[in-house]
Amino acid sequence: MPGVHVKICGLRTATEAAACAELGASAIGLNFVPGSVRRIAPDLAREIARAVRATGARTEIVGVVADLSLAEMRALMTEAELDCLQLHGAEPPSLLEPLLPRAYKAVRIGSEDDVALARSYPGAHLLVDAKVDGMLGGSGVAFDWDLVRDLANERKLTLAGGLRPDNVAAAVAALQPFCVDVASGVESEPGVKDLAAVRAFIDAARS
Ligand SMILES: O=C(O)c1ccccc1NCC(=O)[C@H](O)[C@H](O)COP(=O)(O)O
Repeated sequence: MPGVHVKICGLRTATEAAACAELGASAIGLNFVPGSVRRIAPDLAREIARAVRATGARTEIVGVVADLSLAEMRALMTEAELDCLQLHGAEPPSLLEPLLPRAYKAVRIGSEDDVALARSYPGAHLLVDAKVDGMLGGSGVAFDWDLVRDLANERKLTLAGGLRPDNVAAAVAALQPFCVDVASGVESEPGVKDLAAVRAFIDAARS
């Protein structure tokens, strides 16, 4: 796959997810976080995962979770046939360790202290997102990318938070991250992906 990896997050139908895979998404995110408009049940996630794999695309199926136990995370991976997990809650580094390399931590960044927190997590891969009060993710808000400039050289970094078709090229140019991630920035309404916007996002990220 040429250029930066692209993760499209918060898919809720097999049709949309398969289309994202065919458009060249490196990964899709399936959301299991209570309260999220993008949350789906494990049986629907499994149906989506199978539809994506049936396209023949090498698109990774990522489960987005928050504050589950190790046993719950392992059971979810099996039940929903996920490739890996994105931990979006207040999980300590010790909870991530036994899941490596099939999991990575998402850290919400608002200050240098948050960058230090991100560095405390094991594994090659990290996701950095905006820190917005009362929201674990999917905020549509960008943060100060300068805060993670060094981190982008230290880890396989997925940059998230407020990315859209019209700013993702600037983000890639600024940080050269391993991956860029989007949820709300390619939606026609909360939880519904706009496939033209998905295409524009992927094209802009790799332009
Ligand atoms: O998207 C959500 O609704 C969400 C809710 C709770 C935890 C995580 C969530 N999303 C995780 C993602 O990977 C999103 O793509 C990421 O937060 C960026 O979202 P956006 O700023 O809307 O592009």
